[in-house]
Amino acid sequence: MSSISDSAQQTIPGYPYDREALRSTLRTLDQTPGVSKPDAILTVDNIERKFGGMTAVDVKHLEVQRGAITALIGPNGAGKTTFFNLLTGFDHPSKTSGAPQAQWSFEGQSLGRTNATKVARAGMIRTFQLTKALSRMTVLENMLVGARDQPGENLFVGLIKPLWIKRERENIERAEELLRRFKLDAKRDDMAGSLSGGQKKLLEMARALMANPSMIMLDEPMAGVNPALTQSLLDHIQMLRDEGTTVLFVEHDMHMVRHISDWVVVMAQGQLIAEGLPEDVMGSEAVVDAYLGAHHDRDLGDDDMLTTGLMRAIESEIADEVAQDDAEEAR
Ligand SMILES: Nc1ncnc2c1ncn2[C@@H]1O[C@H](COP(=O)(O)OP(=O)(O)OP(=O)(O)O)[C@@H](O)[C@H]1O
Repeated sequence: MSSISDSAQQTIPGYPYDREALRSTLRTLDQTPGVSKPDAILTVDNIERKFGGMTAVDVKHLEVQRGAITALIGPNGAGKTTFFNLLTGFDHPSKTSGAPQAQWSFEGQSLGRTNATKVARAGMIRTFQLTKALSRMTVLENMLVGARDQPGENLFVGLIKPLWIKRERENIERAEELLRRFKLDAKRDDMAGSLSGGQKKLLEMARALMANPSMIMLDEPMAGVNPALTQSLLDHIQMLRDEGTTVLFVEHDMHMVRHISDWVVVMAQGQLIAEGLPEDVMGSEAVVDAYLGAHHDRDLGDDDMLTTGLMRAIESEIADEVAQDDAEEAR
């Protein structure tokens, strides 16, 4: 692991709201997997998850910079979702005898072995690859499920009616404000099941914000979103960062990754193989190789989402295969 330069540790003017200041700080870091960050909100050590004999995740060290948008990319089956599940308490690391103990901390609070509810209470909220909007509840009811302070959760508040009513009113006001922001206010009383795929993604993001998270983790926010809503989602994610929320997201849409991320972390076969600035990491040979090694499993239907460099590499490999097939047929 490399150390950070002195300049990176100095106070950053306007931070975390000034993207350029944040980026110029990130530019001073060594672009090696596991590099220390000037102000890490999340620090992960020795997380390993095996399924039978297969190691799905084996991350030795990772730090996520506070206030930045960090993209976690990697080919299909790289372990990204499993890693999200582990960090957020929806899954637990495997115990391997003799291996160093898995630990991770968020805002300095240790989260190892913590359940999903406690992780969410600590301020780290996630969304899912397949949206988990509760379809037989209204849009507003979905939002209220996301509130961190449900009146019924606190015995004291739950017992005293005026407090209970006040808390509920505050939650509804916040939900309505977020629905307006995500342009879902007209759908407030509709069943969530009637929303389009993109609207459900927006609802899930809005619901995650009900808990006022310090970090939001988005699992493939662009999957299934039609182009009309793409820009809106991108704007929302950038707005969150500009307001000081740390964003960590998994995405296959490389245009999105390049467009909005401040930092990119690459996983392949469970391990971190690269991290750095988007423009540097996404053209790197190691990353292109990782995708090429796995692209046969990819749904090539979303090829237009890949970076040009990656596209060219994949196209050339496919062209080689076609040429070989043609040559064999001709023999
Ligand atoms: N519950 C499970 N049981 C067995 N194997 C699993 C389980 N969950 C994940 N895996 C395996 O672990 C590996 C990592 O899967 P994971 O879904 O985390 O990858 P990913 O990078 O998120 O992939 P994608 O981009 O396709 O969503 C894969 O080989 C997958 O088949």
